[in-house]
Amino acid sequence: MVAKDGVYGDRVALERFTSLYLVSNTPKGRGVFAGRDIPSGTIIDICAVLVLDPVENVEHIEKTSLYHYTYNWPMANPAGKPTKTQAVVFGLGSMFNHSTEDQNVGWKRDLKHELVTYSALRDIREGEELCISYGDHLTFVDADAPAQAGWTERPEDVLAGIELD
Ligand SMILES: C[S@@+](CC[C@H](N)C(=O)[O-])C[C@H]1O[C@@H](n2cnc3c(N)ncnc32)[C@H](O)[C@@H]1O
Repeated sequence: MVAKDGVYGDRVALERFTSLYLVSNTPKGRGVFAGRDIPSGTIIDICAVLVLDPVENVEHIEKTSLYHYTYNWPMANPAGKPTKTQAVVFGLGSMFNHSTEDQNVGWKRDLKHELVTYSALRDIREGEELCISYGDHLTFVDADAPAQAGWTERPEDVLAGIELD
């Protein structure tokens, strides 16, 4: 099969910054790091997602560790009303850790094509970890944060709590 204009014409060019590496033993688990300087605005990756059926998500995925890798995903219910489910992001999108104070990567959903595009929010120096924001409700102790007394986990707020806009 050949995808060209007019035939499979709804194409999205994929892009990935090439000089990246995965480090497996950071305080946040595995993480993605810059292999060279990345100018502000550079596309880091464009990742396809699997949008989960909302019922399947609640009955199965939320009970597994996979849930901690899913993103909130808006969708319409059968009546056409806006609702939410979760989506599994393939590729590097599932490997970015969270930073509260110093996110250097932003992300944007493409609902039509079921993609997430990640890009540099500022100039990133070689060796820096690439971090996004998961939003305000973390389900883990933030490795960057000073020790807090009385931290409690809210199982309903996982990575799924990422707030895009
Ligand atoms: C999407 S995964 C990111 C990749 C993950 N580090 C791994 O090794 O598979 C999300 C998980 O990474 C960990 N994580 C991400 N950001 C963190 C942070 N700021 N502090 C501590 N753990 C973090 C948490 O365990 C979280 O549930």
